[in-house]
Amino acid sequence: MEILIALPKGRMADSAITLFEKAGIAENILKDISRKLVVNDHKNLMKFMLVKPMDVPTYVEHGAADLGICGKDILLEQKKDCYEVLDLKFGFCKMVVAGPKEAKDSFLTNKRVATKFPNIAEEFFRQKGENVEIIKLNGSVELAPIVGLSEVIVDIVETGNTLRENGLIVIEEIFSSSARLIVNKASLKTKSQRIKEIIIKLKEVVETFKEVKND
Ligand SMILES: Nc1ncnc2c1ncn2[C@@H]1O[C@H](COP(=O)(O)OP(=O)(O)OP(=O)(O)O)[C@@H](O)[C@H]1O
Ligand SMILES: O=P(O)(O)OC[C@H]1O[C@H](OP(=O)(O)OP(=O)(O)O)[C@H](O)[C@@H]1O
Repeated sequence: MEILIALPKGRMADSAITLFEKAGIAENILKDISRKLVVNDHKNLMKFMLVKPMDVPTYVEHGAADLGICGKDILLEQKKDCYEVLDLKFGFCKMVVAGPKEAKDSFLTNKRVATKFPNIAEEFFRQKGENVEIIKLNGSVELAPIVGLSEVIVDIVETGNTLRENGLIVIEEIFSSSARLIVNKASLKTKSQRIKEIIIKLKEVVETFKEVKND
């Protein structure tokens, strides 16, 4: 029975592919995936597809993929109906509120918040009882406070370089994120044995090589 796996394009791709190869449950994905969006590993009865990170939970929820890898940030933003089964210990970053240093001690009620993560931002400020206007962007979020589109942002920080280079600071941390393995709910029943084997093998690699490189 073939297992379909949705891997994230972009910065997590190499670590995700390396993880499967190290686990010995897939071969030559890296070689082939640079050319194609779908790679068949006939020997191991697996099919890998490369999709935008934000689309991974959609493929898994609908069963177009049995398994997927994406950041915890995306899972918290989308709250799709699938199981999160393993912390893969790469893709570490933090979700933060950031802005110019003047924004640090000011009350954010009635302020504007630019973000790629509107649901996370909305919930965070609602729980704090601060009424803000969320402005959804698709990238380069650090630009928003610089040009007056918003007072603050909710975005991902890893090294802090992007914030620093744009004169912004972290105002508050919301949560820490890393890559997660997710599973389609029906697949876990219908392909139970193979999926459990894959989870166990990946877990072994994660525990042995806590530092799967992420660049
Ligand atoms: N600077 C970062 N450092 C580490 N991990 C990051 C960083 N930015 C994002 N991530 C993690 O990697 C995941 C995928 O990020 P990536 O930038 O490849 O995709 P994306 O944000 O959808 O990019 P794009 O829209 O440019 O394709 C994020 O969901 C997050 O978990
Ligand atoms: O703390 P750092 O190491 O500087 O990383 C943080 C930056 O990385 C991500 O952006 P990405 O590169 O995905 O580009 P984007 O603006 O298109 O989202 C994130 O949105 C920050 O802008």
